[in-house]
Amino acid sequence: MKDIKHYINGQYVGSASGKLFDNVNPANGKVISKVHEAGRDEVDAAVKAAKAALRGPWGKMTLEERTGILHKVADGINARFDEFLEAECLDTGKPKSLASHIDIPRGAANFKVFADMIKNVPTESFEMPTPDGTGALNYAVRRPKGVIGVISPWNLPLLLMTWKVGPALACGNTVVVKPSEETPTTTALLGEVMKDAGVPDGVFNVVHGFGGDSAGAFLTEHPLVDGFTFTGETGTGEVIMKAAAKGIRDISLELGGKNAGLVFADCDMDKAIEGTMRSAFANCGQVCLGTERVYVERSIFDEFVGRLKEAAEGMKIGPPDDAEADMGPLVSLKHREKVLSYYQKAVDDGATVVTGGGVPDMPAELAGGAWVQPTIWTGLPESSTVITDEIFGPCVHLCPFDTEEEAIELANSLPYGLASAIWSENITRAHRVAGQIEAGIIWVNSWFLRDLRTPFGGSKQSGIGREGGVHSLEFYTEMKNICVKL
Ligand SMILES: NC(=O)C1=CN([C@@H]2O[C@H](COP(=O)(O)OP(=O)(O)OC[C@H]3O[C@@H](n4cnc5c(N)ncnc54)[C@H](O)[C@@H]3O)[C@@H](O)[C@H]2O)C=CC1
Ligand SMILES: O=C(O)/C=C/C=C(\O)C(=O)O
Repeated sequence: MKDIKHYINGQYVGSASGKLFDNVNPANGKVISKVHEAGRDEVDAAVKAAKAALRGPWGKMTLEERTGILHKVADGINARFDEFLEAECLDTGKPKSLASHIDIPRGAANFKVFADMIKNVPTESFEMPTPDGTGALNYAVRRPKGVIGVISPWNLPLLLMTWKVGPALACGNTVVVKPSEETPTTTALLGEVMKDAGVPDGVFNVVHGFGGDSAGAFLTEHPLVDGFTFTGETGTGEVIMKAAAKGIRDISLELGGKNAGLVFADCDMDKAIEGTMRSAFANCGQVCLGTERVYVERSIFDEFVGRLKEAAEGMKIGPPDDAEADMGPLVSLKHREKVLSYYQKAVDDGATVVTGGGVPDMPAELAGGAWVQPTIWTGLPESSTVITDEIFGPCVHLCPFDTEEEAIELANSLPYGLASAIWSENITRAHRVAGQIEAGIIWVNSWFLRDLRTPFGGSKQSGIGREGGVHSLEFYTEMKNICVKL
């Protein structure tokens, strides 16, 4: 059976401890590969290699050379598209039809977009008078932050890891990546692409393992890491923030959400149903931007519930290779336990189960997989933990509202503030409501429509900082002002 090794200083290496853990295919419960678990020594070697590489050829390259290499990385992902696709779908169970349109193309785009952006972004300059009349010129330059610790999740493994690694490298940093223990394969494969593209040894490093008391914690505790970027649960973000405080290291955190969809009676119902289907069920509901609570204006509530139910019941659940499959399994049986516990809580709290609520019947060869039914509820009180907690499964609660003010209040009622989707053909209303929703990302009559130049991140407990476009460059560089007396 294949074993997945760390990628340190341009070489694939195993753990000195010999400790391995199972990488499981969530579509059938079978072990796909064995993964080396990094101890403190492997993490230390990776961080030191990354530190040294800052002073090596990488640190001396021209911008043209560096960004040229990143274009080759993107081309390398595209050249091995099918391999990345196969690996991502085996690790996550997601439909190939989804990963081939979103995950893998974005993996390549994340390198190209930021390579081009760093070449075109201006910095400031200010002329100033001086008492002797000769004046002075201030100008700012960007310099890499140093070694960036990248801790990435399992829901969009290649997409979210490269969303951080792409701009970090474009800005001249070096990285140590700790991919999720659930989905190590595409990050491991990226090492080969980096090597072939001419990325110098030590610039891109990967250590595998778990979070607390394992590779994740060893990385955040390492004093030579200059900054951390993390996507995942809010509680984990707090732990990483505490670790980063030691040594005053910078952080960028994209954390949990419990995003509201708002559907007004003046919406285009077809568009609202299609969009809500995606925002509730895409990637088996494992998208931080998803809408697990949707508020619908009372006059169209019954119609909306009926149409969403019909659409959800029309979805085909199946494995990655099934070209007809709309939805795969959850990432693991452990995660299914969490999701099913909320399915039970919903019933205990008095929900009407409109559809789903359990585990689907699957053929014998898939019976060991983490399958779960797409689920719609109505009738829960807003205090239920089903409404207040991020479940991260294919489920949505629908609740009626009567006024615009009430809808806004409901949307803003939780301590999260990542995203929201507003459905209304009255563009004046849509602007008015969008301006009042406490979230970092608002979609009007769409969902997950991504322009990589835009600020991306959450407010309240959904994160700190923004990535995307120039905001990524802000995080991954230090600005230095040079004042020249003329
Ligand atoms: N994109 C998102 O917003 C994601 C949200 N989640 C949420 O988190 C819940 C739990 O899923 P998990 O995989 O357990 O998320 P998590 O936040 O614990 O894991 C994400 C990453 O952080 C690492 N990690 C965990 N603890 C760490 C620590 N103490 N120090 C350093 N790194 C650490 C993990 O190994 C993984 O690479 C999900 O049910 C979902 O609600 C999970 C994954 C992605
Ligand atoms: O498009 C992106 O950059 C990110 C999308 C999704 C997430 O960040 C997530 O689910 O965590």
